[in-house]
Amino acid sequence: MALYSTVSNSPKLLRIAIVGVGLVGGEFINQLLRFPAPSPFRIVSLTSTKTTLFSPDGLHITTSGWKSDLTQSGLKPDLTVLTRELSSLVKPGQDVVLVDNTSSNVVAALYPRFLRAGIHVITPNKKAFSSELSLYESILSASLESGARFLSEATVGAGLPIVSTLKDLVATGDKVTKIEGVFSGTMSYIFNEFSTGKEGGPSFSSVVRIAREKGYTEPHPADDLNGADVARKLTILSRYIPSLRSALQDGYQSVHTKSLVPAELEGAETGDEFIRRLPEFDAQFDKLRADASEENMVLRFAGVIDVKSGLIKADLEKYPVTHPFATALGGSDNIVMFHTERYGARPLVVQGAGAGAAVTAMGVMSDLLKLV
Ligand SMILES: NC(=O)C1=CN([C@@H]2O[C@H](COP(=O)(O)OP(=O)(O)OC[C@H]3O[C@@H](n4cnc5c(N)ncnc54)[C@H](OP(=O)(O)O)[C@@H]3O)[C@@H](O)[C@H]2O)C=CC1
Ligand SMILES: N[C@@H](CC=O)C(=O)O
Ligand code: NA
Repeated sequence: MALYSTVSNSPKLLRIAIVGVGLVGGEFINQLLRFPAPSPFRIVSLTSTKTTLFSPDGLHITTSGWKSDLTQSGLKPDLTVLTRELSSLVKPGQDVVLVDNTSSNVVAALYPRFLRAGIHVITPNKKAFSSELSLYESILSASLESGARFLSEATVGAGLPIVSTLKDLVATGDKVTKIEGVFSGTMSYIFNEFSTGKEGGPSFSSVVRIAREKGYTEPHPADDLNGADVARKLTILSRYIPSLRSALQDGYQSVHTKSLVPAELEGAETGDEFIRRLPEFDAQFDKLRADASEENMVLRFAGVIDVKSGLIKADLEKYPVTHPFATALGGSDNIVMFHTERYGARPLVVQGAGAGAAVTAMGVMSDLLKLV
């Protein structure tokens, strides 16, 4: 309540254009529409791949009606037109924010243009900061040039304060020596359910299907199972560490990454096809599980950034059944351990749900609140 009243007293008005209205975007819109009055937020635009809505003074939408309003709109999406329209709304005391809830490279490539026009960008989309260094650098310089902010807490660990924690450690002069953890909600859920250290258990394909149904996976679940999602998160984090900032010129593709996608499924075009065919490969995952449990170990997909050696890797590892990755994690939990000079032998640890619409939208919302 105290937080809301602080916000309510703010005279600042924020106009918000939302691109991407799927699982995360839809939940974000609903959280925004439920924000207590008087709200400083005006949703001026909604955009999907098919249609768009725009009104400079704010759309008159409701939680139960926005979806059909958008579907029935006769306006086709055009991000160039949107940039122009939004630029004209940037005025002193009246900020404009583009919230990108897609996983699109095309939208991510437009961030420098939005930022240069003075439009803040908030996103859970990992593409921009985990791709080639040139895009990352042009986002930073566009933001510096105009003063518009780029905020992306939800790109790592959804709503968990992982990006902000790392930024604070670095900005206050601590030296990060290593970051390690379980960075994927999907991989966490899959292996928490699949590999418990006991013999047998559910099939690999069935737990992957459930992870998708729970909204943890990327739009295409292969982007989780091939390790790319974790590699992207490690790239994003490493770019906040001064000595590693320029290490990954080509982005996440330079991270040593173990893929769990069977070679035969690499060409699966849709998530549905991927899920349908995955049971054909259950036996090979059963064998990995059996080998681990024979040694009293569990399987966990972990990531590490070793600052000193420069090693950045995402891999399927075996851990003793007594290890925190085996005992402390449940559901889609992420756990991230920051080893730093100040924290010494006992790392700073952040843990909790790292995927799912509600917690991801909350991460986006928390970035929005940083602007008011
Ligand atoms: N799910 C989770 O737990 C987490 C997700 N994220 C990130 O959140 C983002 C959204 O994920 P999620 O909601 O699950 O994805 P969805 O597939 O459910 O939604 C994506 C939305 O983006 C729209 N879209 C895609 N490309 C474009 C484009 N070029 N122009 C306009 N709209 C576009 C789609 O339009 P249409 O409706 O027409 O298909 C859809 O509305 C992703 O970047 C993901 O990595 C981050 C942390 C956690
Ligand atoms: N697919 C991702 C979603 C959050 O980034 C995950 O499983 O962690
Ligand atoms: Na986060």
